[in-house]
Amino acid sequence: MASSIRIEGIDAGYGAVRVLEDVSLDVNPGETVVLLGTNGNGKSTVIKCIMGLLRPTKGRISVTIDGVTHDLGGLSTVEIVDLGIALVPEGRRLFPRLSVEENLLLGAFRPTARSAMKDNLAFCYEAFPRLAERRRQLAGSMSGGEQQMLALGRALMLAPKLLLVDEPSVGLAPVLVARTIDKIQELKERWGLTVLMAEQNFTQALRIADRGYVIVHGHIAFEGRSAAELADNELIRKFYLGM
Ligand SMILES: Nc1ncnc2c1ncn2[C@@H]1O[C@H](COP(=O)(O)OP(=O)(O)OP(=O)(O)O)[C@@H](O)[C@H]1O
Repeated sequence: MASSIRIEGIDAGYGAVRVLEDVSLDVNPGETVVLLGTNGNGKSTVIKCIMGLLRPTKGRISVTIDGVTHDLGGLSTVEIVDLGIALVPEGRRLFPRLSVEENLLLGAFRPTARSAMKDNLAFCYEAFPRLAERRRQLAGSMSGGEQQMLALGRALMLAPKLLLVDEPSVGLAPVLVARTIDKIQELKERWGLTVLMAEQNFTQALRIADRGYVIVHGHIAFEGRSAAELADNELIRKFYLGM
């Protein structure tokens, strides 16, 4: 059974600085939803709120996993991970001095994931043959594109139901951005995931999006019921797609 996320009217910020104001967003079962916005508009802050790394001061976040709804308010990040939610963080956050395989195994840090570690490792190597070839190489010595694949693989080691991906395009050459985005969609289909991806590369993100939201100064400025609706919006075409 597929899983979903519901964010209802959250405010959040850092100390006295309010970043998000009245943000509502849904990710329905099996969808790839993109949260689009340029730097500093609050994409990562939304992701941090879902993961319990930052507490909203108002509103509610809930997830439905395999038909059971959980309110995330008050849950720790580890409890949220245990529900079946994995994050591929911005900047990848790998352990550069550990090998590819060690990074993957560290992904399975929760007891539930540990029991399926062998199967999930085999899945990662099958999905990313390059990681299999380089399993003993130090993560920090891999190319940016390979590191992004490793970060994705590490998240999959948790066998998640919901995958959050924060700006996978950062620091990658355009051809690698396209490859990474395609890979996210391929993994989603093969693993039966629901995906929320924050991105500033509108063109690439809209290629795989079922739907999307544009965040501007911490507000949801546009919501598109399809990728085409977002791509057809005149303001989005002008300001973000350069058309
Ligand atoms: N730890 C923090 N303390 C104070 N302000 C922060 C902190 N993290 C982010 N901010 C501020 O919150 C705002 C939103 O940042 P956020 O990282 O959510 O944006 P973003 O859309 O994900 O962009 P980016 O691509 O730069 O990560 C920015 O003005 C940023 O300076």
